[in-house]
Amino acid sequence: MPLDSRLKNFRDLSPAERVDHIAGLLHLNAEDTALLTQPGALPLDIADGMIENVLGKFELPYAVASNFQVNGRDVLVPLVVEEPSIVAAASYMAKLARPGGGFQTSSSAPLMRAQIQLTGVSDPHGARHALLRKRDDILALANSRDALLQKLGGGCREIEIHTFESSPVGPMVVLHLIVDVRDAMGANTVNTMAEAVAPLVEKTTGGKVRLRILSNLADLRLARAQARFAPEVFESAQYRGSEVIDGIIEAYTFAAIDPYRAATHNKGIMNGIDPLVVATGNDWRAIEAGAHAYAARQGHYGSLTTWEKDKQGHLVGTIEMPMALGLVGGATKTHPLAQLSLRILGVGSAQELAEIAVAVGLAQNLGALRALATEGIQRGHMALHARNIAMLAGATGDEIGQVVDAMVRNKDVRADRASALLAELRGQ
Ligand SMILES: CC(C)(COP(=O)([O-])OP(=O)([O-])OC[C@H]1O[C@@H](n2cnc3c(N)ncnc32)[C@H](O)[C@@H]1OP(=O)([O-])[O-])[C@@H](O)C(=O)NCCC(=O)NCCSC(=O)C[C@@](C)(O)CC(=O)[O-]
Ligand SMILES: NC(=O)C1=CN([C@@H]2O[C@H](COP(=O)(O)OP(=O)(O)OC[C@H]3O[C@@H](n4cnc5c(N)ncnc54)[C@H](OP(=O)(O)O)[C@@H]3O)[C@@H](O)[C@H]2O)C=CC1
Repeated sequence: MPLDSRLKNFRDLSPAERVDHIAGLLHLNAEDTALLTQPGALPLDIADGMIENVLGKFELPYAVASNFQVNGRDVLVPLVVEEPSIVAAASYMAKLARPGGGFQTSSSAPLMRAQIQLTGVSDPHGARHALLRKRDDILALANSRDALLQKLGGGCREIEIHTFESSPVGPMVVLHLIVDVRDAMGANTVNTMAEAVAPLVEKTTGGKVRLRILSNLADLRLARAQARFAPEVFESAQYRGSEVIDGIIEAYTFAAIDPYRAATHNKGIMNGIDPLVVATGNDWRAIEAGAHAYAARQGHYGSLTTWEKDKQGHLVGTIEMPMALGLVGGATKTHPLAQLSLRILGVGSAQELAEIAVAVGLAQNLGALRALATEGIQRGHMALHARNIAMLAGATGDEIGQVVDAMVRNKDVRADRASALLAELRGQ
């Protein structure tokens, strides 16, 4: 039976009960569930092999967002993050997207760029033409470094030459290798190719190659998502649906014209994307760098999403951004939980993963905009953050719920209030 990602009353279960429920839905085995329920999912010897000077491990909460439907397929989205209300907001907006068919997505081929910086050339245009004449040799040399990738249908596809006639260190020519990296994030793959072709680039131009490294502005590796919302889904006792839609479009417009707002707006998008990137063992710094560079590509830092109204007055949201995610390579295969995340997602390609990631980003953006354009962010966010505050004040077990309820009821979610309530509860 196909998965139904609407997890009814899931929030009311204990973590162990949630794992049982998901295991039943996705046919996870005991080894899989042990990764979530037992300590030590990442053995220390594996951690020690991943980075340098390891002392231990740092754990974060691992959750799933519910209700997601992507291209007609229900999917549970693993999210690893420290901030409250993100999982709730994503699940909520995915729920509101369902009547409109959920999220429709697409993506470009997984093309990455590697840059080879060439200095010491007095005739950058001449060097450009010389390199273009050598295109086939450069591609062949790059591809000779990764037979497996070629067998998988990937490989170096094209070169691009960017010329900078003047710079503080003289003219500069930058050769880009455009590489189809298939299901890898591709940094190591393209870096190896860039280093391999550097001597040929020097020989062809008489210049000096300096840097040979990928660009995180992965503007040829784009993932896109779209969703449509009828006004009724936003209707409530306090707000008319059409009013909410207008508020969301005004909020988006603010981000589109003002970089101070755009930074926060895009942070809200990354609230959804980064936790999925972490859950799948991918490089979140690379995704962040690509996102913000892409948001500034037109010389003005703007929004990664758009929100508009169609002829029927429905809200239409879109997102398009670089998404260099891998199913293989990096830590995706070393971290056992990263592999479990891929099984939960049921994705078969890096492109499919990238498309789900941007769908979550779009949902997360809407969650924030809907709250900001209506009641403000604090009620929903602080109600969920109240648990952290109560625990910080020392509440344990049943005390946590009691302190949270009292703070939320009085709209007063503060550490000193939590301490006072806890003291009252304990009769101190
Ligand atoms: C937080 C909500 C969802 C509450 O919203 P609510 O109306 O109180 O929620 P509800 O109790 O009516 O539940 C509605 C649905 O939300 C989900 N939900 C609700 N609660 C839970 C929970 N405990 N556990 C799991 N799921 C939950 C769940 O899907 C539920 O459906 P149901 O399961 O009932 O059919 C809402 O207020 C909201 O979406 N707020 C926005 C929160 C947000 O954006 N947080 C990000 C952090 S703020 C930030 O960093 C970014 C920002 C804001 O600056 C970006 C920007 O400025 O653009
Ligand atoms: N600026 C940045 O963002 C930088 C990031 N990094 C890091 O690089 C790592 C990612 O690099 P990446 O190249 O993805 O990792 P890896 O080199 O670990 O893995 C990629 C390799 O996996 C093999 N492979 C097996 N199956 C497939 C498949 N289906 N599709 C594609 N390749 C496959 C390929 O060939 P083969 O087996 O022949 O190798 C490929 O070269 C991350 O850890 C990242 O943090 C590194 C430098 C800079």
